[in-house]
Amino acid sequence: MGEMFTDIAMNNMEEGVSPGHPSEMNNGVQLTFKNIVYKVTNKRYKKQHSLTYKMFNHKKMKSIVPESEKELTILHGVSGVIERGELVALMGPSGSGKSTLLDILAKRKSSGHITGQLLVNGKEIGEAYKNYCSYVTQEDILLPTATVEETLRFYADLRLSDASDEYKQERIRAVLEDIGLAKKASSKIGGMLPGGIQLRGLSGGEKRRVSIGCGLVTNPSLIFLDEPTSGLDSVNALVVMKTLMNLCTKGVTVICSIHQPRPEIWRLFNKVMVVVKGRMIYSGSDILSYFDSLGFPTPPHVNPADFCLDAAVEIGESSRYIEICERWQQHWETEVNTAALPPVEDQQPRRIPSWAYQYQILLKRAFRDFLRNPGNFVARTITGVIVGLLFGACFGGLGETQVDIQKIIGVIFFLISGLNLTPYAVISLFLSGRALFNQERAAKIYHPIPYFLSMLTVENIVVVIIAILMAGITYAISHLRWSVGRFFFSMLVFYFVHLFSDLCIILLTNLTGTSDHTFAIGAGLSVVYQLFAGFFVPVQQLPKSFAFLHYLNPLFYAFASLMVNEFEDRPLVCPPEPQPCQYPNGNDVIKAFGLDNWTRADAFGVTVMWTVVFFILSYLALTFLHKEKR
Ligand SMILES: Nc1ncnc2c1ncn2[C@@H]1O[C@H](COP(=O)(O)OP(=O)(O)OP(=O)(O)O)[C@@H](O)[C@H]1O
Repeated sequence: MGEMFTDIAMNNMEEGVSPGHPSEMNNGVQLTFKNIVYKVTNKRYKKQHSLTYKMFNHKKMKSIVPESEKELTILHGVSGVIERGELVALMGPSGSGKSTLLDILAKRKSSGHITGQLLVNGKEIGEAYKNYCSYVTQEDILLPTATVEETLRFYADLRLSDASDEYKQERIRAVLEDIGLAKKASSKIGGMLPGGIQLRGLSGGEKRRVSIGCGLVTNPSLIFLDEPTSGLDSVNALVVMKTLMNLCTKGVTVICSIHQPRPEIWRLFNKVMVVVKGRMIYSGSDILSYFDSLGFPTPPHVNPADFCLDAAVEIGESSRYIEICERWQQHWETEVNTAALPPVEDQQPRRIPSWAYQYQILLKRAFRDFLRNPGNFVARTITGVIVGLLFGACFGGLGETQVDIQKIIGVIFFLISGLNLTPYAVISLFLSGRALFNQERAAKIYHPIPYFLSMLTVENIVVVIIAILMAGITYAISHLRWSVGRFFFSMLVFYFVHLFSDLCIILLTNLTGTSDHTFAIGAGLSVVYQLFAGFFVPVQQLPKSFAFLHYLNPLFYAFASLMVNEFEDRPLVCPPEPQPCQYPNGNDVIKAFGLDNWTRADAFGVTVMWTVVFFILSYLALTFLHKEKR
């Protein structure tokens, strides 16, 4: 394996992959991990001791999960050392604990109980450890509308917030060369846009290299990659691995979990670590001889990686498993003596930029994305204008006669219903945004609050435009109550109706995580909201058993404030006598709908409160639900 390393490095240079800039070269570090134990709560045990279980399954309790299995041990004292500039493959059967170990080495595990030591050049360095490493996930969740350079710039702005603009530019240029994408710096990432449009962009292998590049912006010494070649064809997989190996030649240490690499990729690795059922059974550069010594000789004409994996599975299932693990442990403790490199200088953990700065960077990206994918906004705006015009055409030039009163109430109700339904168009937008957010949040590059606010700032602009266009056009053509103050008040209410409806859909999207469920629940909710808004059945006529429902209905308060705004103290025209006059004054209309206890300000105040409630709930759902699982 070792000799191949140099050959391929030379090949890379000949093929034009940049050897990098000496000024940017990383000194590299040695990583030692000792006796890593990872335990998690056994969910079955926890469930068994829950109150409901105790109540309903009391008799079965003892026989299921014993006290000794209160915790599950995922990693049982794993140790190893990775030298500066090594390309290391972390292998093992599925479920053996590779990803868990990788997460722990990258300090990304926030759940469970971890013990053991992580040493950089033989020294424990606490939180500053994160300055040295970066982690590349298996999926390439990138913003399709951004270019390669903008994607790297986003990471540079957030990760190197203290650095000068020139330094960031220089880093981006170096990274582009490292990942072999200097010529594609201005190409869009591409992929499926929310709503289903396919944007042409980079190939799968190039996207993987951009993901790697995002991790390289900080010039890390250690790079952890979770299955960097999964999902790639063999050519792209080799290009990605050569990119990584090229980094190793500069002293960067690369550790990746990998399943069954083809022989060309296998030969690139300097070291293989094999984990079986949470225990290390081998770590070194001559695994085939070691397995031979254990009684697993390599058959001829076989992919060595396939053979190693098969042998690892066999070892895991054999009665010699514990003996083999102990043999390796003893070998590690007694025979593996690596000299630590000179200790690294003390460093402060990287400074986290302020929320205001994060908001500014996120807002810039959100705006750019909005401008480059305007389809959703255009469709919603055109729909809003057409609906406004149609409303106007149906209810044009309303006056103050008894016949017009019903029409005015109809216009008010159907406008708030229309604005309540418009946000369904943004479900895919929120869902795709959240996938990106989850990925970036796991990398801890920003806090959820600036993200949520930047996302809502852009959405809010759309909300204002649609609400004003749709309601404004209808208001003017239908000729609702003609006074500047009342016009602006009603526009404000319509805006809030659209805003809380938007937030309600964001909440449902974040609660359910799927568009189907959001549609199903949202449609039901909208019907209930509209039914109990006070238009179809005035509040006082609702059956007592569920009359309270209108209090939980934000549309009711919007409807109430608009009705009071429209009719309070408004003289109405009665038909000539002896015909009866149902509503001689607007106050009679308000009373007939059971809204005489409300002032427009009070009802509007509750509408705003509902908006705040939806705002808080949707933020909490975004932050605490459907996180990235690891
Ligand atoms: N928080 C947790 N709670 C319960 N079990 C867990 C937890 N984390 C990991 N495990 C279990 O630990 C084992 C190792 O998981 P891990 O994902 O590290 O395996 P892996 O080797 O990466 O598998 P694969 O190759 O399939 O990705 C699995 O059986 C997994 O279910």
